[in-house]
Amino acid sequence: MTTVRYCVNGKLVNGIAPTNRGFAYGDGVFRTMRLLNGELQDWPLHYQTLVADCSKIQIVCPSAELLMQEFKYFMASASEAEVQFSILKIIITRGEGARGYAPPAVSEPTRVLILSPLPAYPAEIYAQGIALYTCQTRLAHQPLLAGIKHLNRLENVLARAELKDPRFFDGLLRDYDDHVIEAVSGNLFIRKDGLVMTPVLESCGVAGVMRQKILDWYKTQRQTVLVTTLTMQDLLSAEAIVIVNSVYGVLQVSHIDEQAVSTNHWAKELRSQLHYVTH
Ligand SMILES: C=C(O[C@@H]1C=C(C(=O)O)C=C[C@H]1N)C(=O)O
Repeated sequence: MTTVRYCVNGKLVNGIAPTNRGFAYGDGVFRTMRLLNGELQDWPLHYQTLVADCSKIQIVCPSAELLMQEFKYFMASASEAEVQFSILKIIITRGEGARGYAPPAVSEPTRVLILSPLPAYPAEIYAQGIALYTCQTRLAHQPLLAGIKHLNRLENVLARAELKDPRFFDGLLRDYDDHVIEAVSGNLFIRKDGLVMTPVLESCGVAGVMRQKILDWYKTQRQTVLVTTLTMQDLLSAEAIVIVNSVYGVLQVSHIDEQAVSTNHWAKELRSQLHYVTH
């Protein structure tokens, strides 16, 4: 059984300083990706989003070369099983600082690499789809942080804590205007009236790499994806709904709460078109 292991600033250490701003204030960003047969899946796109997210909160993202150098060092002590099938989470914080919100004029970003076992998803989630629970926790509007995978994920934590019934794979997140935004763990697409749509993430939500891959793929097919506001009624009247992230790929939604929703083979088609290999 592989355990969770981590590397901080290129060293196999047992933790980070309590004065680290990522710990103290959530002052940082992260991305989570699969490691399959020693290859980080979609690394260039994950790095591109790390750079973009860092830039939006005025952190200078470490170079890809440094992160890959530290990743290779980290993996040198990995087991064969870890190299074959793992989840790598990369956290970039603003670094260490004195007490108080003021960002230090100069700071060295902290680079944290965390290796975890791949989740053992049941085959049924790919064969039969998944059920979503409509969370009571709502996403607040903050355009300055919308789309960024920053470390202030308490809304996701509180929403995920609502999922007590094992029938539900994940939760559905709305904002206070009753717009459907995303799943707790990923983004959402629907097909409705022959159109592909995904929630606009200008006020809240996280813009995931798998979401970007799907947007990019449809662009190569010269098919427009409507990035728009979606309501629960849009979902309940959709021809199909999928949730997507870099770990489980693309999953068809079969139920929202107790209600069965229209399903087809869209998720399977997208996994094939994106060459997503279930693990
Ligand atoms: C919360 C993390 O990552 C997010 C959650 C999942 C998941 O629950 O499957 C996968 C990728 C991210 N959207 C994390 O701590 O890695």
